[in-house]
Amino acid sequence: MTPLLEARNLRVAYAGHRALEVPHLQLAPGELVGVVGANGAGKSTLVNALLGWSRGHPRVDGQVFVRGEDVSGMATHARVARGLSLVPEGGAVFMRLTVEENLAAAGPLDGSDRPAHSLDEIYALFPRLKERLHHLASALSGGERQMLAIARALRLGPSVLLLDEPSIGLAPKLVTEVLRQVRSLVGPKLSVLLVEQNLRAAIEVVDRLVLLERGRILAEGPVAAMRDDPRILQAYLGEAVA
Ligand SMILES: Nc1ncnc2c1ncn2[C@@H]1O[C@H](COP(=O)(O)OP(=O)(O)OP(=O)(O)O)[C@@H](O)[C@H]1O
Repeated sequence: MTPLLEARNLRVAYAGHRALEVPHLQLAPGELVGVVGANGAGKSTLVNALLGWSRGHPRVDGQVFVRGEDVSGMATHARVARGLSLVPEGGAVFMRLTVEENLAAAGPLDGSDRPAHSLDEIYALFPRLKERLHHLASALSGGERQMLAIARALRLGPSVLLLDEPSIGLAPKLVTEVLRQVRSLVGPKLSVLLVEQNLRAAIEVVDRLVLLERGRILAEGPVAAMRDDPRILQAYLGEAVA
């Protein structure tokens, strides 16, 4: 089966400093893959490179394919039109707009043939957003704001959702809730690459784990096999395992 998303020999360097070197990574239809690793491991660099987007001006080499099509030379908007959608770290919502306005401002790009989630589907997925339609995004809780950011990304009609640390800054109960909701989104039409520093929470929802350390894949595999992998615990000692 053709992977939905595939990276080959993906390398990213900031000012000559290698931040990422991934020989191969792929995401199958209906899969939820967790990318875990400590601060600075290269998780954001990875998802940003997949989307062709960056903070700063890194040098990016290698190839990215979406459903078998080489998108490496394409701009971010062209990759979005082909089915990639990113919720960056910290979410991406307009704080001074209401929930309703935030959702209305998000939709498929011109020229995209991707069917977006309808507003009714969004409200069914996130009933809390429906209850808060007329609230400003700035007045939402951290968890609700993250749901709004995810909902906005779904309005672009993605087949692959890239989520960069959706649990950051959330209370433990909300982390579980948001990640469960992420799990419930995954199906034949939507795969998710979930960047997560919270290893414990990620293990509960993902199918497969990729452990990054200093820009390289240290270990990867089905979550059942990775759960007790000593390399995982070692990489996290003193960090997110607590
Ligand atoms: N815009 C940039 N300019 C220069 N170096 C950068 C830039 N962005 C990231 N880096 C460096 O690249 C490496 C990987 O950073 P990245 O943000 O991808 O890690 P991360 O795993 O997402 O970390 P965190 O969990 O803290 O967000 C780090 O050494 C970081 O300092």
